[in-house]
Amino acid sequence: MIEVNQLTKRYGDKTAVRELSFTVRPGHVTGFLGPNGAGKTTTLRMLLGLIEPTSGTATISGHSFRRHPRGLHHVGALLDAGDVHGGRSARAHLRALARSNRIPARRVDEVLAEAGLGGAAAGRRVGGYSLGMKQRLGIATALLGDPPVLLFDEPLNGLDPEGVLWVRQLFRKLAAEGRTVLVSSHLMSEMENTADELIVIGRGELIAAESLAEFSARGTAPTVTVRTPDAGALASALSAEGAAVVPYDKETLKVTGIGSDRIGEIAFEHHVLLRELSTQAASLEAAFMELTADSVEYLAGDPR
Ligand SMILES: Nc1ncnc2c1ncn2[C@@H]1O[C@H](COP(=O)(O)OP(=O)(O)OP(=O)(O)O)[C@@H](O)[C@H]1O
Repeated sequence: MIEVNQLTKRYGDKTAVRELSFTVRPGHVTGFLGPNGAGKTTTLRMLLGLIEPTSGTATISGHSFRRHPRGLHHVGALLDAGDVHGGRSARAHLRALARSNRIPARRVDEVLAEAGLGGAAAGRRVGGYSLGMKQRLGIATALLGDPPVLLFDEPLNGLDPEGVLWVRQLFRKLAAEGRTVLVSSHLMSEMENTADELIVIGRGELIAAESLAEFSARGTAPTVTVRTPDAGALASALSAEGAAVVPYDKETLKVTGIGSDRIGEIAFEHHVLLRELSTQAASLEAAFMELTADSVEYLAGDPR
């Protein structure tokens, strides 16, 4: 269990995290989402005791990391995959960590295999690794102490599609084992098939803490595309039923607030011929962008 309570971090007059409170429960993959600069990394670093909060608390399994350091058995984390000595092999890197954390050496080969870095790859210098391989090594490092709590900062960065699939399955397995798994990302599309719980922040503040299902429900309503040679007549009939109708081109309407079945009935009642009637599901990415629009630090084309 991770508990963040009224957590604040200020750098001079810049507030990176402001009175942030949320709970991350075991048995779930929780996505920690927010646009660039939202304060995700700062929060994770405070959870790990790497930086001191200005005020508030961040605890893992009931205690602050700094006061009760239990190393890799307590919490595993991937913060910056590039932050590894490039001259060492993955195996040597993990062996050194295992030794200093009193972890048996056989665990090194277990996590290397789990991360897809077994065989020859384990003996190669990390400096020659691709970003995706470094991410795999970072994940292997987080798993080394078999911890009940795992934190991953942007773990999908640099992974190929096969790697993304592997990470998703691994996170689900870790959660099914009853662990607490917190995964940060600035992309909803990455979390859509990865997380089942979400914490969304923007400009250091909490925007939403809910399940993915709840988040989907609050999303943009589905849109129905209707194509007909009588677009004007159908638009009036649909508007009279309370639908929101936006003309797309001469023959096409985009309709929200009313389902495709009812649109078909109304068209039938008004003797309007339909050439297309299709529903586009609400996009989570659109809902996320809508929700965080006010907290994006730098918008494309924004002269700020
Ligand atoms: N050491 C620091 N000194 C000053 N400002 C900082 C420092 N660290 C972070 N910040 C600022 O705090 C804010 C939050 O940064 P943080 O890296 O936590 O965001 P993030 O959500 O992880 O974003 P990203 O996805 O871009 O990494 C940003 O505006 C950042 O510039």
